[in-house]
Formats: sequence, structure tokens, C-alpha cells
Amino acid sequence: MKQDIERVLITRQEIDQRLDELAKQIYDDIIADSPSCPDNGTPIIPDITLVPILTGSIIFVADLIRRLPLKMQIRVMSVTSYPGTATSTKGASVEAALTRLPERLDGHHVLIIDDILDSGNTLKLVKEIIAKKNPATLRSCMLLRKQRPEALAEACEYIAFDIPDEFVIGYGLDYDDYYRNLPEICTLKPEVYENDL
Ligand SMILES: O=P(O)(O)OC[C@H]1O[C@H](OP(=O)(O)OP(=O)(O)O)[C@H](O)[C@@H]1O
Ligand code: HPA
Repeated sequence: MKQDIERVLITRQEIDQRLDELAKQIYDDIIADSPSCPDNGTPIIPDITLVPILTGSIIFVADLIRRLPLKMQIRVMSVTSYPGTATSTKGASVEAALTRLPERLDGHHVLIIDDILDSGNTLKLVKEIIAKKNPATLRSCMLLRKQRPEALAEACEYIAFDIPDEFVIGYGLDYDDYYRNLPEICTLKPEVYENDL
């Protein structure tokens, strides 16, 4: 596996440090939005509903939620746009059998979690589906955002890292469903994927 890596873009240490900051920012925003108890002024912290997008978000969400001391429900959605060896989007579609969204989300504070914002198709689709369920608030949190106009145009409240417009793997991100277990975020040697282009 290591021989297929071109270079490390983001180290495990950098991810850990940034996740601490990101979790604090998410937590502080929830506290800032919370109503206060009329008796003693302490914030009444609402439950949150996390919507991790399978499969790429699994490592990120596992590390993030252990930094968020909040009462939360986790409702996964499965969306596919880069099947197999694809390195450009084939259009986002929901895999209903692996999706656990409730019928309605009235009153819920929803946070969508995904590993990468690239063409923006996945986030756009997921937002549209969740918005129809009428949540109280809807925010999104991405580990990575590529520096390309389509990604920058899609509103997203929390971004851990902005990266160059290159195909990346590791820390949940795959090529042909491999490399998700790499602890760092890396680029792939072109010879690994150029035969599939
Ligand atoms: O902004 P976009 O161009 O839509 O790309 C982002 C999406 O693409 C990847 O999912 P993929 O379809 O590869 O499924 P996976 O999570 O199972 O790897 C990634 O995990 C994001 O969900
Ligand atoms: O750069 C990427 N790597 C892995 N999966 C992805 N899905 C969208 N962009 C990427």
C-alpha cells in the first residue's frame, strides 16, 4: 500500500490538532445558539442529529464525535458518485438500503458530515433531501475542500482543511475502495490510476 503513495499532504498530527479546533468551534456555536434557562441563565443545550455520509466519512466522524460532549443521534446516509476506479464524479445518487434518515426532522439540529467537498454534487443532494424534512437548523462539516470553483461555491459552515485540486486518499478516502485505512491524507502515484482514466 505504501508504495502507491506519491506524497503525504496532511499528517496524522495535523489532523488531530485541527479536529480539536473544529470540535470546539462546533460546540461553541451550538452553545451560542442555545436558549438560556430563565432561572439560572445556563444554556439549554439541544440534542443534535449527525448525518455522516458513507463510506468516506467513517474515520473522520469517529474521531470528531469523541471530541463533542453533546447528546446526539447518528443517522447515516449512503451516497455514491465515484464508483470503483472513478476519479471524477459520475453524479451523486443515494443508496436507499444503507440510508437511515427518519421521515421528518422537525425541530432537529442537523449536522451533515463528510470527508470531502469536490464537485459539490453530494453535499447539494444531501442538503436538498434533508431540507425537505424540515430540520430546525442544517449545517455541514467537511474534512477537506478542494480548491476548485464548484467546491468553493457550495456553502459549508465547517471545513477542516482546504487542499489543492488533486485526487487524495487515506483517513477514509478511497481509490477503488482501497486506502481508507491510511492514517494520513496522501496523493496517489499517477501510475496507480492512469490506466483506469
Ligand atoms: O463533492 P463530490 O464531487 O460529490 O464528492 C464528494 C463525495 O465523493 C466521495 O464519495 P464516493 O461517491 O466516492 O463514495 P464513498 O464515500 O463510498 O467513497 C466522498 O466521500 C464524498 O461523499
Ligand atoms: O479526491 C478524492 N479522493 C477520494 N474520493 C473522492 N471523492 C471526491 N473526491 C475524492
